[in-house]
Amino acid sequence: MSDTQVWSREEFEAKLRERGRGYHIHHPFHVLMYEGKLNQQQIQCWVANRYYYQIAIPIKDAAILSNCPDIDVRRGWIQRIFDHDGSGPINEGGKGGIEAWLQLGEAVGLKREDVQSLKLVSPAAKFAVDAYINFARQRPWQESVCSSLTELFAPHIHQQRIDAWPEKYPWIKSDGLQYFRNRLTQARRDVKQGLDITLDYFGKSREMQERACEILQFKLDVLWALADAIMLQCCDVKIENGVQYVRQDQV
Ligand SMILES: O=C(O)c1cc(C(=O)O)c2c(n1)C(=O)C(=O)c1cc(C(=O)O)[nH]c1-2
Repeated sequence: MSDTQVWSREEFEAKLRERGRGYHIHHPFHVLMYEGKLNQQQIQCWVANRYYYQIAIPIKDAAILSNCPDIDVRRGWIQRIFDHDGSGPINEGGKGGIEAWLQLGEAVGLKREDVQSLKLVSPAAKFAVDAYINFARQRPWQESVCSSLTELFAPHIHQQRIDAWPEKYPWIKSDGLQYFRNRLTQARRDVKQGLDITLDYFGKSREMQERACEILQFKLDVLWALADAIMLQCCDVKIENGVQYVRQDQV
C-alpha cells in the first residue's frame, strides 16, 4: 500500500488521538502537580499564568467566528464564548469559565485583582498564548477549529485534578475545583463539533490529513511552551549537560 494513501475516517481520528502522547499532561510540571509535589506558591503561579490562557480562549473563538461564513458552524461555535464569558447577570447563574477560574484563584489564596491585572503572567507564557490567538486570526477557520482539538485530551487532565487535588492539596477549597467539573461536559460537546469538522474537511486527501496532524502538533507545542514558561518561573529547574529535560514524545 502506498504511504500517501488517504486514511479512513477511523484511521485519521486515531492518528490525531495518537498525538496525545505530546499532551502537556506529560510535561514535568503537570506530573509534579498531579503527584502533589507543588507548593502553594507554585500552584498560585500556574493559576495566575493560566488565567491568561482562559481570557484568550473566547478571543480566539471570536476570531474563528469572524473568519467563518457557515451559519451552522457559527451557531454551534458561539456556545464556547458563552461558556467562558458567561451570559446574563452573574448573580443569576450567568457565570462563565473566566469567573470560575478567578474563584479558583481565590481558592488557592490569590487576590482576584492580582490575577486580573496580569502582573503575575510571565512574558514567555504570554508569547505562547498569543501565538494561539494569532493563529486563529490569520488561518482559515477550519485550521483554527482543528487547533482546538487538544481538547480531546483535556477531560482526562481535568478529571485527574478533581480526583487528586482534595487529597494532595487539601488546603485548596473544594469550590475552587468547579471550573474543572464544568469543563468535563462542556469539553466533550466541543470535541464532537471540532472533530466532526476536522474529519470532514481534512479527510479529503492524505496531504490534508497530515496537515491536520501538524496543526494539532502546533497547539500541543503552545501548551507545552506555556508549561515550560510556568515551570521556569516558579521551579528550581535542574539542568544537566545543558539539557533541561527530555520531552517524552520526542525520544
Ligand atoms: O486544563 C487544561 O489542561 C486544559 C487544556 C485545554 C487544551 O487542551 O487546550 C483547554 C482547557 N483546559 C480548557 O479548560 C478549555 O476550556 C479549553 C478550550 C480550549 C480550546 O483550545 O479552545 N482548550 C482548552
